[in-house]
Amino acid sequence: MTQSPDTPNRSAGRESRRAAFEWIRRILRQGETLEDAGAAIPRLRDLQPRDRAFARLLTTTVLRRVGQLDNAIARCLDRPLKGKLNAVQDLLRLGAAQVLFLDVPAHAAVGETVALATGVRVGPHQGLLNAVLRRLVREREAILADQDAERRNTPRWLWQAWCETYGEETARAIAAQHLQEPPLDISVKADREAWAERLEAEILPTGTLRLPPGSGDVRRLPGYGDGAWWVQDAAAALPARLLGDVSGRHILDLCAAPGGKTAQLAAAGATVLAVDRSKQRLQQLGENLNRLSLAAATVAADLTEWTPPQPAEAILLDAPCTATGTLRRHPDIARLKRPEDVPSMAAVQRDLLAAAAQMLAPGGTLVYAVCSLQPAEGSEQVDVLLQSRNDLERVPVRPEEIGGLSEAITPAGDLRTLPCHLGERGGMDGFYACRLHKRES
Ligand SMILES: C[S@@+](CC[C@H](N)C(=O)[O-])C[C@H]1O[C@@H](n2cnc3c(N)ncnc32)[C@H](O)[C@@H]1O
Repeated sequence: MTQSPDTPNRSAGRESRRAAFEWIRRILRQGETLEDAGAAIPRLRDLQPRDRAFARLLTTTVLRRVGQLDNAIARCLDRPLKGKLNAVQDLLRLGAAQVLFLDVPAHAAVGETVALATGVRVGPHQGLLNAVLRRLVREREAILADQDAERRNTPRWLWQAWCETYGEETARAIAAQHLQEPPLDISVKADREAWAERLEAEILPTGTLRLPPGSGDVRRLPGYGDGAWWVQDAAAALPARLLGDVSGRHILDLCAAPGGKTAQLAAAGATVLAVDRSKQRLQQLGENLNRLSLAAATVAADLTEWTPPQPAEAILLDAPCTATGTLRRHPDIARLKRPEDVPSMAAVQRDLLAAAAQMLAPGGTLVYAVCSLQPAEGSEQVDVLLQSRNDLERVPVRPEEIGGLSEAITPAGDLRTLPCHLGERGGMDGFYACRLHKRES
């Protein structure tokens, strides 16, 4: 299963690989996120869009496949590389990703990776790089046939947690989606069919417009500059829908930035008060809404210390989380998150959910959402809340509210999308959402 990059010419290709090498190291060795690390690499900005896309594909392929890459490299070494040779290991990962998973000619994958060694001060190891990569070219088919790709590329703690929660077959289907570049998903303000035709997009049963992976720079697509649509994963578009018809209603959008769901609510005719503690992210929300010619009032505040002007009739709380449901789009997360992040996020979510429940008016609806696959951040939060308050009750999600996606509704009636849902059409992010109603008295 190789991917065909739009391969740049030789000198641009070398610059793309150099940028990818730096990108990989910032993420895997310094713990930076894919987006932050990318923004901090000046040579990446200087590349042409096609070459930048190649650098990104190299980087995300290493992140998606690092378990298989390390195993394949280890098979070609007599003994493991010493810790201080981690730059050699990362160069090998970069070269092996091209040999094993990208449709790059073998001579370019090997030659260009070896050539990079001098520039990154591991010149004396060129012989080793050359020997390992050439052996990978020769033994590619046999090595790949002998690897359990889904399991090898999934951190052990996540694999175990998903097997426990969803069963091994589903854990494997989830992990399989993480190996693919994801499609581009779009939410439109209006005229869905017309935009689908113009963008040559498929319309998913949930209403999202879907373009194939590698659709290029979104800012160059028709309608972006005119603010006709915004990028939003199909699953991310579902929680706000659980508030029903919001036209003319006042909605409290908690943890709102950068505003994907605020845009959805405003486009559906709601009057939105968007609250987030990050001023910088709220500024981004403002810019996003401006482009879309949509409006929302904003408040920069920590929810645990803030009270709304009056109790709210409808609340969406899209809480911060480990984001383990978004590994298709953010493969760095698999490499950066640790098991201990789950309980620490769960503690934050518990306080935010308790605060949101307090803001709700009698008769009102609260939707709690996270893009995590871990139950401790999803259904277990709701269980804790319902144990401590008897004025709240679940209102089960109905399949017709989410485009007939009945496999994404739990026995308790919550929304639980998995990356393998709509798998044959490119999958979707893993979102959890629960709808709660506050009794009148
Ligand atoms: C998952 S993101 C929200 C995404 C957003 N709803 C959207 O659809 O684009 C979580 C947000 O929660 C905010 N946040 C985290 N802790 C918070 C707190 N104590 N009070 C308010 N906002 C908080 C973060 O700044 C972040 O923007």
